[in-house]
Amino acid sequence: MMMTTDSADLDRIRRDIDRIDDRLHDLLMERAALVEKVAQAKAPDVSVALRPGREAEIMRRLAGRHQGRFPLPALIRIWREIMGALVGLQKPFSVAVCQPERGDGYVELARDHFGVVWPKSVFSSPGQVVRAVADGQAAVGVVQLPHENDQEPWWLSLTTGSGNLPQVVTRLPVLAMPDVPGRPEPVEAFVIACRPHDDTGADRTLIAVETSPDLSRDRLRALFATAGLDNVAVIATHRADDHSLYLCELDCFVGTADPRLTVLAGGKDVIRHVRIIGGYPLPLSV
Ligand SMILES: C=C(O[C@@H]1C=C(C(=O)O)C=C[C@H]1O)C(=O)O
Repeated sequence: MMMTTDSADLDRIRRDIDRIDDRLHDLLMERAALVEKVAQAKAPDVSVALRPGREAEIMRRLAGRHQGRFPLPALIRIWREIMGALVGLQKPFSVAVCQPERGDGYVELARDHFGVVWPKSVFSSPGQVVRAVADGQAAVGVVQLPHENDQEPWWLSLTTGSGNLPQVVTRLPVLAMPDVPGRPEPVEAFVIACRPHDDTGADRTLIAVETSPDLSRDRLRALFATAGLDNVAVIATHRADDHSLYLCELDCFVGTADPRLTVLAGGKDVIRHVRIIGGYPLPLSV
């Protein structure tokens, strides 16, 4: 039997909702004050306040305790807006987005992740985004995932040079939606920033490897395996006359001081240079 709610009950429920809204609002204001305190505690020379690993851990923790009727994608979106809004309380924050064609969806993807507050500048080529982040004009950049037949393989510019080179720190979207027939292909991108990627316990790492020109992918995989790095995926290649460059993705966190990199770099005279160009926490799924 359906229970009916009389109008006095309805008024009471609405007052309860108002009370909850006030509490949520108070907590948001309190959270902002705490993030400001974190900012004061951080070393003044930290160039980017953003900590993608910490943010991913917060999202995973909340997704893990989530129950009831509130949809998970909405929860994630609200927390993305909160964390996006607060990261700029620490240091000026802005986002450079590569959107080669109007309506590609990368600006929306950037807004879904970093929120509505901070300015976004749009560029038509990924190289311009890499430069904007390297020069400090933007705190972060959003660029297409590399593919084998890219006209402008932007990841090459993260492999050479020293100093404050941007690195990949996040893969977007951070919530992977299930494949549904008829749903458009999801727009995906990497976030780059001038900071290393974090170890969250569930990550992937991107490594660029320069080899002699004739090295095959199978041979490269074998050299990774010898170094103790299994399950390597080659996601893009660049061939020059006198060398090849492979962009490889590993199923785990690898930091710059990892001894397996030293073994890999010693690889049988055919590996000339190995460089981590970032990585990202594994996305959540519904
Ligand atoms: C608060 C911090 O800084 C930023 C803001 C965060 C937040 O709003 O929770 C989380 C990570 C950082 O991107 C922090 O470093 O912990």
